[in-house]
Amino acid sequence: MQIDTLYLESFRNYEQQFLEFDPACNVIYGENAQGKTNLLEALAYLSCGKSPRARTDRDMIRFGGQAAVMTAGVFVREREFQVRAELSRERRRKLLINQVPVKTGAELSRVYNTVFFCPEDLLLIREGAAARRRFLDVTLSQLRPRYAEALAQYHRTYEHKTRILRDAEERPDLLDTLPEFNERLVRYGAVLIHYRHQFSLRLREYAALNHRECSGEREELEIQYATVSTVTDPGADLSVLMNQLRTHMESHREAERASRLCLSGPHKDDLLVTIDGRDAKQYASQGQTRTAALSMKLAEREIYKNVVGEYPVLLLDDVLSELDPRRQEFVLNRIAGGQVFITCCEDDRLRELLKGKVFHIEHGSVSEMNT
Ligand SMILES: Nc1ncnc2c1ncn2[C@@H]1O[C@H](COP(=O)(O)OP(=O)(O)OP(=O)(O)O)[C@@H](O)[C@H]1O
Repeated sequence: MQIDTLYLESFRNYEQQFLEFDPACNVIYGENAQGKTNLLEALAYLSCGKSPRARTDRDMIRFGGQAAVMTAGVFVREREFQVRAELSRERRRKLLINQVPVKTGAELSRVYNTVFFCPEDLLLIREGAAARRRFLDVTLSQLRPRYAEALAQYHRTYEHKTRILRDAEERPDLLDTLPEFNERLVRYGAVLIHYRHQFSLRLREYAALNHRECSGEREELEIQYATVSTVTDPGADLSVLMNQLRTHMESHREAERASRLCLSGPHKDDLLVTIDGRDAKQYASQGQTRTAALSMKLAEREIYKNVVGEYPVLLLDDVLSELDPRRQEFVLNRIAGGQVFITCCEDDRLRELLKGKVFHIEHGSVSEMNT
């Protein structure tokens, strides 16, 4: 899959911009705060209806503007597609595939996928469990539309339940509705666990291979999916998972009411990462955690390839300059085969290292350089 063109209007610091990309490699360079990440953000947004960094869609509309437009021309599965998003300060956003409106961002993922990799991802191992859950959620939402739906329903129900627990002191009658919400959490939670388990098995395999190679065969990375304690086998049938989730929730009923928090469910899941048998979060060096995170992100790309049949578009935001030469080389060797967009700063040697198109960005205006 490849993105051939991008048109931006009133998006972030871009007034109006049309770009034609290389099918293999696109290097985007410029000084800080010129609009490099904004460009990758638009490409990521059009692949799933979600920004990797904006809190709301409105954040992406140009300051002082009322609406923004992003349109990508994409070539995938031997066909051409046009993916478009129209954002407005006043109205609901519009998402369109070949001029036909679609309801959810998940539907955009059926056209093309992206793997976005930024310097913060290098902290994936060091951060709390929320970062690793986000990694699972973002990837699986693009890969499996059913996962995206279950996740949205789970979040909605979780918010409702939290509100009930919080307000129950003043309105005890609200507690009568709790069983219904618990049952919904159990149903959607089982779907999340099912997909997370499947994904983690593949992640474990590919990330271990990457880590072994990147560490010069010296280290063993192991990743294990950790979910609700009553779940004995996350690969079990959905009905079994639902029963086990129900048991856990019931045993936490009093504690949830006392703390007024949802204490039971896959919203507390994590990926346990060890290097040579030791907890990476606690014991790994900075270099080791970076290698592990890198291995996980590149594994994500391989998993897409296996599921979808084509490499997703890889968006590397300033990530290579954060890596030492050995890891840079490892990444550069790994990224062949699919389309890649790489941002870097003015003085980066990457421009010479990589073949393809080179774009220079200054104040939200892009010019193509001759290579
Ligand atoms: N909604 C918006 N409207 C207009 N400009 C915006 C908007 N949101 C962000 N910007 C501007 O975009 C610029 C940041 O762009 P971006 O994050 O793409 O920088 P960058 O080139 O990736 O820089 P760095 O190398 O520092 O990461 C800033 O100047 C910021 O003020």
